[in-house]
Amino acid sequence: MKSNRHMGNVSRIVVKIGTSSLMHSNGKLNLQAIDQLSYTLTGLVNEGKQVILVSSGAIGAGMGQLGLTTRPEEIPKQQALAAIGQSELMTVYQQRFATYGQKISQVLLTHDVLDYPQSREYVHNTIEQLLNWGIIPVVNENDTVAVDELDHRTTFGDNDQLSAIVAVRSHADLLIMLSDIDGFYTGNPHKDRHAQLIKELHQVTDDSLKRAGGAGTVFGTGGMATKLKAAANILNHNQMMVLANGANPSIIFNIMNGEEIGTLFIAENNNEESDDDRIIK
Ligand SMILES: Nc1ncnc2c1ncn2[C@@H]1O[C@H](COP(=O)(O)OP(=O)(O)O)[C@@H](O)[C@H]1O
Ligand SMILES: N[C@@H](CCC(=O)OP(=O)(O)O)C(=O)O
Repeated sequence: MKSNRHMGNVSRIVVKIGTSSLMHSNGKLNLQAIDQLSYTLTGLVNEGKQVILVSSGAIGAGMGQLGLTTRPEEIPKQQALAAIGQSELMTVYQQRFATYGQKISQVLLTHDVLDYPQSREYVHNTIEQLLNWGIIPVVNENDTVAVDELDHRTTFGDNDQLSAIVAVRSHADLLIMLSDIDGFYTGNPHKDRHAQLIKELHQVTDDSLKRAGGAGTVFGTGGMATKLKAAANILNHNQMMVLANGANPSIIFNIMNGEEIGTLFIAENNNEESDDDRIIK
């Protein structure tokens, strides 16, 4: 594929992988995808890049462990499944990354932790230290801690937006979002056979939000809508995001080579710093 995107200056990358890319449709973990992801991210660290992985899959892995084929609606059941699946997921990641000599760590977050300045600073310091040590933080939402107190804004179940928040807060150069689809289309390709891939988007408008439908599989949660909200956050901070197919996570190497893959979300004035950026820095 033609190489015409400029990724040469990208040194800090957040990669988000969705459940649908980590699981087979029969409920088993997709070990090949996890292995390829571990190999690829280790390759990037070996090149001197800093990598944060935001991985979904806890509830899906928990469902697989218990042999459930449909996601229960009750929140405590989903939380319990996340508790079961998260440890399985980390065990597999730990094994696969270790094969390539890469150390990883687990960082479980809730939105409110990132909203409060004090706890946000603690998280920031931890992630910075891990990256300085060359260790990949593996981030997921802390699904067992869904608090309903009024002064908490803990929400449950959306890693698309969490990955954008992590990318913004850590001043990442690029967010790569891997899903079960090649990118953002003019309509849901599973329902609209005329849907066309949008290669580049500078702005998330009401029209683009109308084109974004729900999840494609029993495992996916937010569908395209939460990915677009994540992209809007990234664009507001003058950062870049690529939405691509995670069937073969080594596609990340092609993205880093500047190949025209998936949908690139990039502000038209990408080289200029936004006011917001200057305030946060
Ligand atoms: N405009 C669109 N372009 C691409 N995919 C769309 C669109 N609207 C809805 N979708 C659906 O969103 C799905 C991806 O979201 P989701 O199932 O939540 O995946 P993940 O587990 O990777 O987060 C696609 O498989 C597709 O069915
Ligand atoms: N925290 C949840 C994932 C929630 C989520 O956003 O899932 P997905 O749409 O597959 O990225 C889990 O690990 O199962």
